Amino acid sequence: MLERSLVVSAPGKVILHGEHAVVHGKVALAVALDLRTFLRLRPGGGGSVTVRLPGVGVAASWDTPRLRALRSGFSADFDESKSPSVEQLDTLREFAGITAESSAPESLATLAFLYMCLAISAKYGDVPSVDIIVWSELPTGAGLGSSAAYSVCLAAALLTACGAIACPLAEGESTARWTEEELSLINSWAFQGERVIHGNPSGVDNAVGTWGGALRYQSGKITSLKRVPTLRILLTNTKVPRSTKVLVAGVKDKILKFPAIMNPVLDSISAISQECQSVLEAMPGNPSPEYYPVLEELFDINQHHLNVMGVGHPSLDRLCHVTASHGLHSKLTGAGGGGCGITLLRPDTSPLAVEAAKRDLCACGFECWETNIGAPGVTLHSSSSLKADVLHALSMS
Ligand SMILES: Nc1ncnc2c1ncn2[C@@H]1O[C@H](COP(=O)(O)OP(=O)(O)OP(=O)(O)O)[C@@H](O)[C@H]1O
Ligand SMILES: C[C@@](O)(CCO)CC(=O)[O-]
Ligand SMILES: [Mg+2]
Repeated sequence: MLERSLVVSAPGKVILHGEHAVVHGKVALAVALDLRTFLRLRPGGGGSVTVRLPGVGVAASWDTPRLRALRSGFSADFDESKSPSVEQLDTLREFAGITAESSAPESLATLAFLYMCLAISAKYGDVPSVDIIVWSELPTGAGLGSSAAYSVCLAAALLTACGAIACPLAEGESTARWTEEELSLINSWAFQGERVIHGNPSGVDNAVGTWGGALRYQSGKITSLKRVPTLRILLTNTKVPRSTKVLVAGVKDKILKFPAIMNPVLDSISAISQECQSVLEAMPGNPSPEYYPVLEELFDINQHHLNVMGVGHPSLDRLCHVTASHGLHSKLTGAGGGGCGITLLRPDTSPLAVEAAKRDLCACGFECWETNIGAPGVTLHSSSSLKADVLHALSMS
């Protein structure tokens, strides 16, 4: 059992192309964002598991003997390759006082925590007596993979606390990462966390949270993009709340209702991802404007497809309309239904045009900022390497 405190972080993500289609086996392209979720785990002496999730208003504590008793009540084994069963989740809901219908952020976050804590400790040892706090730079439920960053942090911290993976941070180092094999284990458990939160995730978000960088993802097959040019992307949060779980379920219903109509749309999205990958891999590091018309057209086509699939929203239409009036092209990112959109900025887009677009987007009540993409995946940190705001949020300053 771990004797020292640890801090882990995982990035959010932006899906360039392939959201929703990827749930149905099609190709997605996704990149890690420079906004991260941080988790501090401290070994607790008091025989309890304490969790604080200020982003979703959770502060809870359970005695380890109660958790042990709860865990031993499950007949099925826990494993990183097994989905949480309906019976397990019902039992955990009842234990935590969560109603069956609740998809409130705090309910899903608590349920994912309990499932991962019990499942990981059942497979690798005893329920650890720990004190956990999670804080995020990511907006929750806005399409930037906050659920995956949370699940990846939980998996990495709990696996380390149970001794299933090493604690690779050497004395004097500011950050460290795990081996490929350990990252695969983190990713598999994070996927189970995503299953608790999403219902039927594709796994793309937790893969980006685990490995970072820029990935192509299809049916569990993860490939790093050979080369990613410096892309300037404007991210806009419409602040319209939505649930990935509900949107993913809605798309499934539409496909079942109109298979002959929807399947070609999914195939077309997959082709867009592949075309985009070819263009990105052909672009030099600092690309000239000639590559952009194709990338822009792919954004436009995909945005229409996503509307056809029923995951658009008037706020996203507005976002696209406002940026188009400045000659810029946008699409939703993540599950849609509100949340965030991305706008491609060309190397020759003038700073004045970007400022004007931002001003008009803010006037709609949206929040927008320029991002850097291709951030590192799940990372272990020494406390001395953390920025003051992170230290403060994790109650370490
Ligand atoms: N900082 C956090 N602390 C605890 N739970 C979190 C945190 N961030 C996200 N979550 C959990 O993830 C859920 C949001 O996940 P959801 O998949 O709906 O949105 P997202 O991951 O932000 O967007 P997308 O899946 O489209 O990328 C919240 O309801 C909550 O349960
Ligand atoms: C909508 C979706 O494709 C992406 C959410 O970020 C769901 C998933 O892939 O699990
Ligand atoms: Mg999510």
